Amino acid sequence: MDKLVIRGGNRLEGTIPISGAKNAALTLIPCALLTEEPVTLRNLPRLADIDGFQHLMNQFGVTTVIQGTRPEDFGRVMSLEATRITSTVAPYDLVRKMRASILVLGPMLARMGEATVSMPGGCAIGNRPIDLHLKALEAFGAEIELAQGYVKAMAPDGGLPGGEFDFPVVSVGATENALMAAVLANGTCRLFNAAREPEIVDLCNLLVAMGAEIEGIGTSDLIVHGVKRLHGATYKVMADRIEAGSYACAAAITGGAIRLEGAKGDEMAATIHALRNIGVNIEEDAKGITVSSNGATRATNLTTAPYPGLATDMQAQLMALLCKAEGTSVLKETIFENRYMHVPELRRMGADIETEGRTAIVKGVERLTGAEVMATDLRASFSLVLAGLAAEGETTVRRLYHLDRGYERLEEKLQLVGADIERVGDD
Ligand SMILES: CC(=O)N[C@H]1[C@@H](OP(=O)(O)OP(=O)(O)OC[C@H]2O[C@@H](n3ccc(=O)[nH]c3=O)[C@H](O)[C@@H]2O)O[C@H](CO)[C@@H](O)[C@@H]1O
Ligand SMILES: C=C(OP(=O)(O)O)C(=O)O
Repeated sequence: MDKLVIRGGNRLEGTIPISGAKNAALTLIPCALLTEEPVTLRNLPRLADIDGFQHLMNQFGVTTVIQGTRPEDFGRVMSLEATRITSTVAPYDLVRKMRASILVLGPMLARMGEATVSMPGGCAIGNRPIDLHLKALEAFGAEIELAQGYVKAMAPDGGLPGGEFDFPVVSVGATENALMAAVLANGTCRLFNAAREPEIVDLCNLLVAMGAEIEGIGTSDLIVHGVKRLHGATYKVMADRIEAGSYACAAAITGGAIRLEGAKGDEMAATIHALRNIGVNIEEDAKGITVSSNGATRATNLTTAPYPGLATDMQAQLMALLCKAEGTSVLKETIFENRYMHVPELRRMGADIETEGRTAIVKGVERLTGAEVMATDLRASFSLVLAGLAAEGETTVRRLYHLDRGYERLEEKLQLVGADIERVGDD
């Protein structure tokens, strides 16, 4: 298996193009199940998760065509056509590799009146139950059965009648599933305390472009008036705010200056606020953001929260940055119960971090040193890359399949700004 070898210490400078958002793409792709007409998505990132989702869609009989962008270009165009759905079952083998497969449940139920999806298991960052996905669908009139590790959802003849659901906990995925089920309901569906992440807005915008009727887009109360049918659409996937935030940390931890082309400052306001508190300079304009630092970073306290709060998907990267900041920082992870898997690895590189439950106390150290490390999830892996970029000596990061799920051409992008990083085959 491949590994990344990083020789730390280079000041990163230049421009990084920001890719389409993984977490938006993973909810836009299943929208193709909602119509017989083609849905064309532009600016799709080249990621293992997107390939996995394409495979899953093919399994349902959806034809997918990747249109000709050159391999050297970032972003792809994929047309998906679900003229005839030949299977309503998402098997364990595909779902286990990609949790987001659960997002086919809502649209498949809406279009076909039934859907059977393997229950996704827990993962490194926590249990990640799907009870709220199922309760929301039940509230709209679906019948749910659980058997042999699969969830089977069925709509009454003629479709979902509609209803209301008040989320007891904000859930991005459950909001997405509920929205995709609601758009073809016979009546009106109301969602209260829904997630408001920019990726949800992206989903709503595509659904509206396909003919859906949704009120309250961008707020936590959404009203969906079901329509008889949806039509095809062409849509550009939003920029990846987590990828942009991750590279912003790379500029900061190396005392560098990076232009993040295509990043949208307003969608990552909490990350920008945190970076400014740490002493990082950020300039925002209509086409991107520019991040620079003289290397003099200071401690800050951070708490993750649903949007517009600080994204849990930025916690590990900001923690890596704080490892070298002056003073003591306190981090609180409120979204996932087990999202500090990077801590022991960062410690092996010289970081001074203590954790107690959901709290981490990070005391800034003068220097980090290169080491052989590996992480068990996507953002944790990126935090190790960050530490490697700032460390003295060589760092080797293993288990690259995590990074390949979520960072398009990671090492190429870092090389563009002067990082000494290469992917090599394992010996
Ligand atoms: C593909 C995708 O978009 N993934 C993102 C999505 O994951 P995902 O959609 O899985 O995360 P959720 O927003 O659903 O999870 C938030 C919290 O709700 C809990 N919960 C969720 C569903 C449920 O049915 N029951 C329940 O209790 C979870 O365990 C967690 O504690 O949002 C997370 C939170 O911003 C991000 O970290 C992930 O990157
Ligand atoms: C946790 C993440 O993704 P997923 O929900 O796909 O595991 C992430 O993007 O950081």
